[in-house]
Amino acid sequence: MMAQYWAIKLQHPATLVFYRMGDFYELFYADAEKAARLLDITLTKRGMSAGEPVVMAGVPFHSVENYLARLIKLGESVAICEQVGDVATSKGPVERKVVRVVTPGTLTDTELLSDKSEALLLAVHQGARNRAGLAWLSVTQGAVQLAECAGDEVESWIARIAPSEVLYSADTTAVFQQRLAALKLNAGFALTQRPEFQFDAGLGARKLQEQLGAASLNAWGAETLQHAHAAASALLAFAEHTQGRALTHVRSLQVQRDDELIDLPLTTRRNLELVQTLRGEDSPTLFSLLDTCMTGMGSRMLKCWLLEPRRDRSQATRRHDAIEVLREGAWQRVHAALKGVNDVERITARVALRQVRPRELVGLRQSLVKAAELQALLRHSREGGNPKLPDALDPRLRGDDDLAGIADDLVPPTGCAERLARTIHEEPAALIRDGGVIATGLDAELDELRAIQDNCDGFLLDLETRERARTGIANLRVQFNKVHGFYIEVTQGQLDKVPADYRRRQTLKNAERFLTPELKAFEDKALSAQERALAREKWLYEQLLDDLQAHIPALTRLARAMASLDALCALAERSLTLDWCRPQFIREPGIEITQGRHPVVEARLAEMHGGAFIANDTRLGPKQRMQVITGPNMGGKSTYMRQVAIICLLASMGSYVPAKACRLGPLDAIHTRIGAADDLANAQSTFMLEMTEAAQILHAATPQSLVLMDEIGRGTSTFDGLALASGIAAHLHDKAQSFTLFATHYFELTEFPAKHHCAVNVHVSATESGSDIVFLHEIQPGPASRSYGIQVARLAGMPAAVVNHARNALSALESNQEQMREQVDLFAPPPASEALAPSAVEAALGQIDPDALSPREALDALYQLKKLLK
Ligand SMILES: Nc1ncnc2c1ncn2[C@@H]1O[C@H](COP(=O)(O)OP(=O)(O)OP(=O)(O)O)[C@@H](O)[C@H]1O
Repeated sequence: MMAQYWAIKLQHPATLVFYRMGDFYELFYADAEKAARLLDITLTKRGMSAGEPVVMAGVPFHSVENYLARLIKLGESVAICEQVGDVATSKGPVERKVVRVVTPGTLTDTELLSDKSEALLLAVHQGARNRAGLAWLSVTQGAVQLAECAGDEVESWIARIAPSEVLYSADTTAVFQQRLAALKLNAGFALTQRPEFQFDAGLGARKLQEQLGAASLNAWGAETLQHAHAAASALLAFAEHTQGRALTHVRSLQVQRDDELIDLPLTTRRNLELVQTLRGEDSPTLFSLLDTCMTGMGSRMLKCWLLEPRRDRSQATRRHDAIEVLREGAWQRVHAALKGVNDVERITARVALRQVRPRELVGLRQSLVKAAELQALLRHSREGGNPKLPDALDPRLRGDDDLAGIADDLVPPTGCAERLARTIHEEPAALIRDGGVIATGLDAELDELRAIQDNCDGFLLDLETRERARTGIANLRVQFNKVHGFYIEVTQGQLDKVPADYRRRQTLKNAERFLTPELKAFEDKALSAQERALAREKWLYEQLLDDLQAHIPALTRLARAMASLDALCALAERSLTLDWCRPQFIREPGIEITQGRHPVVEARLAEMHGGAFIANDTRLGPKQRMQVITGPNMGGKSTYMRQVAIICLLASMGSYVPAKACRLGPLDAIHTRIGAADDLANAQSTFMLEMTEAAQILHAATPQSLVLMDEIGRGTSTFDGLALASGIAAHLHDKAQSFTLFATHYFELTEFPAKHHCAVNVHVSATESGSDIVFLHEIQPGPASRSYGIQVARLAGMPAAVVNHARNALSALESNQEQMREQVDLFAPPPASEALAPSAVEAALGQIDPDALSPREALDALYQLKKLLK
C-alpha cells in the first residue's frame, strides 16, 4: 500500500494528498505533519515501512469539506485520492486514483466558495523584451480572459484582477519571482510554480481555438497575443489537471486592453472603500450598499461592473437605459421573480465538470421555470405598452446589459426542465451514492428493484404469520436489521418448538435468531436488489449528465442573463430607494455634479440618526481643473473628494448616482492619494509610501484623469512637506492637467490659484459658537480662514492644559510666520540648472578627428588624454 501511495504522491509533490482508506482520508509523513499543524488533528504512528514507523493523520470522509475549506483558506492545495477499484475482487491494495485536486484558484464546491466573489485562477508569462502575458478564468464561469502588458505593469494588473491563485513558469527570472512573492504578501493569493514547457504559445492558441470551436482567434482580436497564449496554455492545463477532465463549459474569450478600462489602481479601490473597508471588512462599503441582488451570480456580476468600468460609455449608457425602464415599475416584479433562483452559473459549471449534486439539479430545474417567468415578464413589459424597451436591437450592439438581449437569452434550453423533472426526485438525497435520487416512473428496471425492497414489509408479515402457524410459537417475530440482515427471533422458553430447518444465526440473552432457506433466498434477493438499484441510479444519473452537456452553452447564456438582470434590478432598486439620478455623458471634458452626496457616509448618518447629509456641488471643466480644498479637520474634505470620485465611478459602471444632476466628460483613470497607512510588510515608512504613491500618480495622470490628493506632504517636516505639496500641485496643474481635488492644511497653498489660472480655492465651512466649533460640511468658494485644529483636539478630549499650551504656542508661531511669508515665493519655477563647462579631457576629446589620424597619432592622442586625466 505504501508503494501505491508513493507512486501517487510523486505526481503531486507540492500538494497535500488525501488518501482514502475506508471512512477516512489519511495523510502520511510530511503531509501528515503539516496537516496536523494546520488543522490541529492528531498525529499518529502505525506499522513500519522501509524500517521506519509510518507517520500519519486522518480526517473522516463525511466532514472532509470542512477540512478542505480551512486548508484552502490557508492557501494550501489538496489532491483527493479515492478508491476506484472493486474492494471485493482486487488482490493487494484496492486501486486508487486522484480524482480531483482542490486549489485556491480552482474551487468549484459550493460549500467552499463565497457566494459573492469569484475564485480566479491566473497564469502569468514573462515574455521577451519586457512584455508579459496574462490569462485568467474562474472555473465556475465559462470565460477565459487574456491581456498583455509591459513587464513592469504586471503587479497592477494582478492587483486589479485579484486572483486567488497565480501560476508562473519555473523559468521566470529570480527578480520577477521576487516581485510576485512580494505581491503575494500584500494580495494574499496562492503562488504555484508550473513547469516551463506548459507555457507554450502555440499550444495555448490551439487550446483556445479548441475551447471556442473556432479556426482562428481573429474574431476576438486575440490572434497576435502570443505571450497571453503561453499563459493560457498553462492556465487551461492546470485547470483541467485539477478537475480531472476537460472544461467543456469554457467557451468564450475576452481580451482586456489597459486602454479600454478606466484605471482604478489598488490604492483607489482601497481608499474609496469599494469592496472592502480600510480595516479590511466587507461592510460598510460601496459594494455592500449597492448589492441588493437576489442571487450570488447577480452579486458577482455587480462587483465586476463596479471594479471594471469601461472608458467607452456605450455599455454604461445601455445599463442606464435598462435601469430607467426597470424603475418604471417592472423592477419589483422582476425582483420578486428572482427570489429563489439558484446559482445557475455555478450549477452549470458543475454539470460540465460532472460534479453536480442531485439537489443542485432540483435547484436548476426550479430556476429554469423562473427563467421562463422572467422572460415573460420582460416581454410583457415590452409589448404591454412600455415604449422605451427596445425590441429589435442590432445583435452586434447587444450586450448582456440591455433588456432585449437579456430577454432573448432567458430561454430555457428545450426539454431541459422536463428532463430534469422526469429524472430527479422532488426531494432527492444529498448524494447520489445514498440512492433515492432518481424519480419513480423514469426507469422500469429501477422501479422493479425498488418494489422488491418496498414489498419487504409485506413479505415479512406474511412469513411471520405462516411460521407462527407452522411452529405454534405465538410470539415468533420475523425482522431485519442492518448488521445481521433478516432473521426469525424465538424467545428462550419457546426454543423446543423450533423446526429442524431453522439454522441458528445469532444468540442473544433471552432469545435466539434463526434463518430458514426461504428467508435466506429472500434476503439475497432483497439485498442484491438494493445494490442493483443503487448501481442503476448511478448509471441513470450519468446518463442525465451526458444529456445535459448539450445544454451547457444555452445554460451559460441564461445564467449570465439572469445575473445581469439581477444586477440591473439591484441598481434600479437602489436608485429609487436612495434617490439617485441618471447621469449624463458629455463629449467635452468635465465633471459637473449638482447636489452630490457620499452614499456610504449618508447611509451611515441615516442609520445612526446622525442628521442629514449636506449635499455639495462640483464644477470641474477645461477652465477649472483644480480645486484647492481647505478647512478644519473633521470638516468633510475627505468625504467631499471621495464622493466626487464615487459618483464618477458609479456613472461609469452604468449606475445612477447620488446627486440631483450629473454631467460627466470622458475619464481614463481615478487616482487617489489619501491617508497614510504604514506598509510594514514591505518595509516602507509612512512618508516613503506617501511619496511612492504620489510619484506613481504624477507619472500616470493625464488630462482625462481624476486625481484626489488628500493632505499630501503631511508625513514630513512642515517645510519639506509644504515645498513638496506645492511642487506636486504645480505638476498636476501644468503638466498632467488632470482634474484634481487637492485638500491641504497648508494655508500657503491657498495662494496657488492666484498664479495658476485653472485652479480655484474652495473650503469646507465651519463656525464657532463660543469656544466650540460647528461643522457645516458645505463647500464654499474661497480659502478657509483658519484651521480649528486646536478646537478639534479639544473635542477629542485632549487635557485642558495641553489645549492651553497649544493655543499659546500657536499664536507665537503665527506671528513669526507673518514675517517670513513676504520673502518666499513658493510657486516660482526653479532656476534652470547651470550648464557645467567642459573638462580639459572633454575639450581635448572634442578636438580629435579620428578619421584624420594615423594609428601612430591615435596612440599618441590616447597617451595625451591619459595624461590630462591625471
Ligand atoms: N457633507 C456632509 N454632510 C454631513 N456630514 C458630513 C459631511 N461630510 C463629512 N461629514 C461628517 O464629518 C466627518 C469627517 O469628515 P471628513 O473625514 O471628510 O473630514 P476631513 O475634513 O477630511 O477631516 P481631516 O482633515 O481631519 O481628515 C465624517 O465622518 C462625516 O460623519
